[in-house]
Amino acid sequence: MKVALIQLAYGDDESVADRTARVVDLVLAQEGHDLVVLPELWPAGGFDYRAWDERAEPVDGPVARALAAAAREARVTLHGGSIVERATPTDGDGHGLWNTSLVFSPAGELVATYRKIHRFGFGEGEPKLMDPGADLVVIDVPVASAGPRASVAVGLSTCYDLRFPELYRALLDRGAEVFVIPAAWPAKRVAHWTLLGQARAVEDQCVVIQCNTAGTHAGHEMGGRSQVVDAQGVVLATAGHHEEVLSVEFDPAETHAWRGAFPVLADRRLR
Ligand SMILES: NC(=O)CCC(=O)C(=O)O
Repeated sequence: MKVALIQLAYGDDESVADRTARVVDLVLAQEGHDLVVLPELWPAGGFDYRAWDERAEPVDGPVARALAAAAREARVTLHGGSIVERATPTDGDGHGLWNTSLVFSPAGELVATYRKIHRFGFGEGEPKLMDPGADLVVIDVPVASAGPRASVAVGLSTCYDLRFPELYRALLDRGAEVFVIPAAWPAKRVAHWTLLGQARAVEDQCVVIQCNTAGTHAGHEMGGRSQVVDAQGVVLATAGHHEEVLSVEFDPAETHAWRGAFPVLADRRLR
């Protein structure tokens, strides 16, 4: 499976339209990959709380349409990172905004959405302004290099979710072999990002794909250090601190071989 992680850098002075056009060009350049991943909240700004309401859009809004077209043209599955989704609340805290990931098929169809379950901010930011997601999402992503019918089961989560191991166990129990984690994770805690990604890979015997943000926006320096970790906890590739595209290939069959050779998950006693 060939994956590309677009570790986007942005500041405060780029319009959403300009940033979207730049992202589309970066996605188009990744043709030949099975899966392309963008960071959390790149259109609205991961920590740009004051802009979120104005930049919120529905899951078929202008950013989503641009990403759908890019996925179709590049013929890739595109995890478009997340947007601030505006919808009519039917549950939650009634804000009507969610931190929502969007996944598009190589045909440009929106095949999955995931609303971030654990909101970051300790009473500010996400918990103050957004509703929490409630649904676990695992999707099948086609792997062209492994034959026309081959696919892997990918569990979705977002940034701060990484601190909650029970979420990943639940995704594992729904069949996940790979976890994809877009983020806007700050530089000052980037060591946690690196360590927790490796921990999730080792404890759940899954491949972990972590795509972070770079640059500084709204006074927050982002950590970069996107990484891909295999099911044994081996770091296959790590990005630096600046904008960068990480291209990584791994064999999903190795995850199953490892689970068979070291069947620790079969010894679980608390469920
Ligand atoms: N956007 C986020 O979820 C940030 C999470 C974070 O900074 C942390 O967990 O530390």
